[in-house]
Amino acid sequence: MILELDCGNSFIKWRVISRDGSQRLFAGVVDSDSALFDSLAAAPQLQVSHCRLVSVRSDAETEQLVARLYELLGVEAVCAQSASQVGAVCNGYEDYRRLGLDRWLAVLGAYHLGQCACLVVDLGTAVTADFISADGLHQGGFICPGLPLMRDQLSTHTRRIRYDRQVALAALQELEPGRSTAEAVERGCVLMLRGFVAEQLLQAQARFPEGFEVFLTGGDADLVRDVVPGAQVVTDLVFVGLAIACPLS
Ligand SMILES: Nc1ncnc2c1ncn2[C@@H]1O[C@H](COP(=O)(O)OP(=O)(O)OP(=O)(O)O)[C@@H](O)[C@H]1O
Ligand SMILES: CC(C)(CO)[C@@H](O)C(=O)NCCC(=O)O
Ligand SMILES: [K+]
Repeated sequence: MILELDCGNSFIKWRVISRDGSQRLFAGVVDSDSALFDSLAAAPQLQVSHCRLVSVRSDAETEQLVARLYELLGVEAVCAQSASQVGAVCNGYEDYRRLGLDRWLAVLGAYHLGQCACLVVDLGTAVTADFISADGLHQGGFICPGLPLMRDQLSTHTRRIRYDRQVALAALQELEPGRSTAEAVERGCVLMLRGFVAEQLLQAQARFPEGFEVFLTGGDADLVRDVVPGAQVVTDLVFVGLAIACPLS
């Protein structure tokens, strides 16, 4: 079994797949290393022979996680590394090492699946958009705050924006102008995301007049999917790229 981890800024997405990659055996989303170890301990008949991970956390945090995985599973996790090129895909950053590894893997995954020009939008703690041309050249992208950051900033920097988490979830049933603080903020922030995605779509149409695929991923992808009717929502896009960047030796 192969254990795969995508260590984002707020959550760790993990899954266990069969050695040949054909079956997904276990999967989860956790908010801490200790919750990850609890989940792994609770997985019945887990026999991990290989582990690969991508992390956008600090090197120290990532090294600590790798050390604990070795203690628990006896397996040395392989960490995805920055690269200026993988296969036909070229990193478009001035300094390729500065491009977030989750973005790079999502780019590799999207081009692998699409084999054509692509727009990739990842909606997590941060939201990122990346453009890849039909011949695999990553053309750069955009970063903006995601939903969790937008709502936190509003409540941190105002006195009277306060509402309950449960009310927030209910507020997103529709996107009419809000008649309560929760509705106004939650819907306002979702409209920011949707506007961002619509703008990326316009940019992609201008950049790739011959056509392109749109890939949406990240925890909040569902909130924007109908902005791009033809988009593919690929929850595991980063893992698709991870397998390409870290093939088993
Ligand atoms: N099962 C879930 N667990 C946690 N968050 C979820 C889940 N489903 C949807 N979400 C939403 O996903 C968002 C977090 O997205 P995601 O997990 O892709 O990113 P992240 O790991 O926090 O950050 P990063 O951008 O660094 O990857 C939150 O806004 C949350 O509302
Ligand atoms: C933008 C995030 C936080 C998205 O997870 C991550 O990709 C990251 O830390 N990137 C480094 C900065 C950059 O990509 O330019
Ligand atoms: K991510």
